[in-house]
Amino acid sequence: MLKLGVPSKGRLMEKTFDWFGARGVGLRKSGSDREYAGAVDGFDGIELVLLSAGEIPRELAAGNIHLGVTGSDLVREKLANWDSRVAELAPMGFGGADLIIAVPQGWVDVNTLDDLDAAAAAFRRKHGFRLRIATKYHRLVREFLREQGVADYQIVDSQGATEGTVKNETAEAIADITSTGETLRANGLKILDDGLIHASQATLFRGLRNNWTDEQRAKLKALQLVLGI
Ligand SMILES: Nc1ncnc2c1ncn2[C@@H]1O[C@H](COP(=O)(O)OP(=O)(O)OP(=O)(O)O)[C@@H](O)[C@H]1O
Ligand SMILES: O=P(O)(O)OC[C@H]1O[C@H](OP(=O)(O)OP(=O)(O)O)[C@H](O)[C@@H]1O
Repeated sequence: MLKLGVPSKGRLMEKTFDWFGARGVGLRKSGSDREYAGAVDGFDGIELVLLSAGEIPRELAAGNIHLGVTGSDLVREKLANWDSRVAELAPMGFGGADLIIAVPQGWVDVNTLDDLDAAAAAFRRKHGFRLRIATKYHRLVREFLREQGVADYQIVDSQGATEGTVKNETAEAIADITSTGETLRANGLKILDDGLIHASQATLFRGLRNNWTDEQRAKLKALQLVLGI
């Protein structure tokens, strides 16, 4: 059996079912609405596993599932050296969202990462501590800011309602996912001109752990043929 991990709820789950269904592979929840059991119609040898989108990267890397659908942002955030542990088989064209850095609209002189760097140095001199960036994307934000030469900041963890941290004065800037931009606007924040960290979308991945049988490798080839990827 090839184990396929799919997000267990919401839009990502439904659109994943639609994407496979449009290619002749039927995925569905098999139990009651609240039960996380799945079934596959129209293709033998695949087992559907319903999981939290955030856990799918780790399960792929561990070899507990062979294939998985999740956001490209989550794979990069959850796995160090992600591309040595999983491989992208197909971008799926939904679940699009941008991971960005945003600052208060009132910071009229701060529009770029260079401006942020200067503001961060000034902030530290004035307040005696580093400018705080609230995010749940610790790895991606650290890597991005290191590459861009911004150093004088600290990350504060925020697992939800991240845009509210600035008004609540627990952070000066944020890094989060945005799609329509409504939440940023409603919280008086603006995206830095060069503040796009990653443009994410739902993606089908395979794990690269070397624990596959010949039969499983052949099964993946057959599936790729059916899906046209
Ligand atoms: N508007 C949006 N807001 C949040 N995430 C979005 C949005 N649009 C697309 N996504 C993507 O959806 C994925 C997150 O999905 P979800 O919140 O179900 O994951 P999760 O954190 O594992 O959830 P849970 O732990 O509650 O099961 C990410 O890849 C993210 O980029
Ligand atoms: O650009 P927009 O269309 O306004 O969407 C972006 C918002 O949606 C997400 O939050 P979600 O409601 O999924 O909950 P979360 O805060 O737990 O991530 C994300 O974290 C942003 O807050």
